[in-house]
Amino acid sequence: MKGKLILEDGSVFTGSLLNDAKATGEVVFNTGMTGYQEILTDPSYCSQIVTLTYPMIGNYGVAELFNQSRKPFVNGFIIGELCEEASNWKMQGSLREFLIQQKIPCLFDVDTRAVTRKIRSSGTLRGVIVPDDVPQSEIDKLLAMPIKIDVVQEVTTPETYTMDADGPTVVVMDFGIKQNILNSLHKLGCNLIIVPADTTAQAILELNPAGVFLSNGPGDPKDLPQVIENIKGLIGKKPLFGICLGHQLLALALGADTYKLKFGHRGSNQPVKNLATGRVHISSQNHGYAVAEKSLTGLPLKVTHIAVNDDTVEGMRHTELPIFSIQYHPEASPGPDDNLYLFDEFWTMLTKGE
Ligand SMILES: NC(=O)CC[C@H](N)C(=O)O
Repeated sequence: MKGKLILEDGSVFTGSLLNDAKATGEVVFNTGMTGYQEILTDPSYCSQIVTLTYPMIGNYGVAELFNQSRKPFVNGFIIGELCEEASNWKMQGSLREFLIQQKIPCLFDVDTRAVTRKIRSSGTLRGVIVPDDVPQSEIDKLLAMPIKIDVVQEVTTPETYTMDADGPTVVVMDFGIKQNILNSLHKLGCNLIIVPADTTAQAILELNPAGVFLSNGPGDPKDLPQVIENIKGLIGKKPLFGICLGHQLLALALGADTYKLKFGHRGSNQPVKNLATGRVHISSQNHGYAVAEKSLTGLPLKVTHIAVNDDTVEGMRHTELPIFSIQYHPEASPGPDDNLYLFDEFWTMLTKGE
């Protein structure tokens, strides 16, 4: 079936449609060469339409172990060539089957680099994926639908659960956590208690953890004022480590500000500079918002990492308390392992309290 992507500025990109479903959402691009299944199942993409710049997608199939959460949360998927002959010793199925089973509207045979160039020049745009014969009046209606803001509520765990281990207890505030963050903390030896996003500071402190982890997640951090209040109640009481949305929420709780980037950072080879060592690490990233560097002035916070491409803040640390956070994804999945050292830094805080 023929289908098309229509952006809010009127641009149209045609392709073939898998699944006779319509999708709406913010259209974002990811430049990773691999990692399509991790991207599909990363809750941080909830309610977005993701386009991949790499031209052939699906060539190593799909496998349970690549899933980053219980199900895919993207609203739509746009790719170039959908590879039909996958090969990988770990694979359990094809990407085509996965997209059909999971009912993800997918437009393929698209010039995704043209879509990306458009977004890069105009900034992130809303878009819709529809079958070719849908009338303009319906497209206009879809484009006018309000963007969902309660996305964290949709992806967070409904119930508290645990991943037991012998080491220090860490409460994980789940705003849409990726499985490999949990695995990375668990592998260190952390005894994990994963709690829903709206858990209060008091309920967390009653669990008497050695530290609290603030997870990644979808949407604008400013849409979560109650969560920010809860985080304020943890500051100075426990060591804190935040990743991505967790980093942005921590910044807001400490009095700093966040803003929306023109088109975000999404890919598996984004260079980040560690200002303490001067070393550049290659990182996996997926964010549309960032912490405003100027807003840290006068606060007990210092920038620890910056993006080499645009000098935006990629990490910060409290100058007096055991609190730090990172904008990118040290757990990779997909992406390189350069940044696993950050989990070791959290381990030091948990075990030495500094
Ligand atoms: N991966 C994330 O946690 C993303 C954080 C936030 N939703 C952003 O787009 O900036």
